[in-house]
Amino acid sequence: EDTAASGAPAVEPGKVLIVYLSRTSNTKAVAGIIQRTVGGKVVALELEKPYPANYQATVQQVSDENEKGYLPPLRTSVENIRQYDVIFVGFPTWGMQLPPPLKSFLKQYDLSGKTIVPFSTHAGYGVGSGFETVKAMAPRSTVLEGFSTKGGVERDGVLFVMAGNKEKQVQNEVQAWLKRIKLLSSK
Ligand SMILES: Cc1cc2nc3c(=O)[nH]c(=O)nc-3n(C[C@H](O)[C@H](O)[C@H](O)COP(=O)(O)O)c2cc1C
Repeated sequence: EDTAASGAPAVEPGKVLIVYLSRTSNTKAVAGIIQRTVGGKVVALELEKPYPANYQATVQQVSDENEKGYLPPLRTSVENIRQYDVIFVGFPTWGMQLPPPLKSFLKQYDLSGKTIVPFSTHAGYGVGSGFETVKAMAPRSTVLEGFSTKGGVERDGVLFVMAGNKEKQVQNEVQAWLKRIKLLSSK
């Protein structure tokens, strides 16, 4: 059943922030689907020093950063984060973990009292510890059930996949998820 037309946002769009990290635009596409469904401001997380274009070099750098607990400085700054009540945080699964830039974001901003909604894309291995780390790093926030879907497989040269039937499928899954966590009214 196509549910694309049903439901209305159950939260004021002006109070919704959608922050995401994306290298090959799959997570960005999910952020866009969420934005078109509940509204809100979309912000891409960018680094002062971007990761290499080369995939293997990035895998290695991320692995080193995870090992050292290094938090890469963000170029992005979110203006007036206090105005937001609901903060979506989206990311690709990297090394079965939360990517370092998301750790930088969660460390840098005071999100106490806010509702955090994580989402991720992955290459088929799932979210790993990503959602758990969001919870651990935001102990004074309410972290809702996350959403995760298969995105690209950069290792095999499969980059952006959120088009056509896959995009429609993800739209429907996102709708169902947002209803489940009561950010979209079900009718
Ligand atoms: C550095 C790096 C590490 C990755 N590690 C994993 C992983 O551990 N498990 C997995 O399923 N996918 C992994 N992937 C694949 C991405 O999660 C997947 O392609 C995702 O859809 C990319 O999202 P994006 O297009 O928003 O960047 C990795 C990708 C990169 C670049």
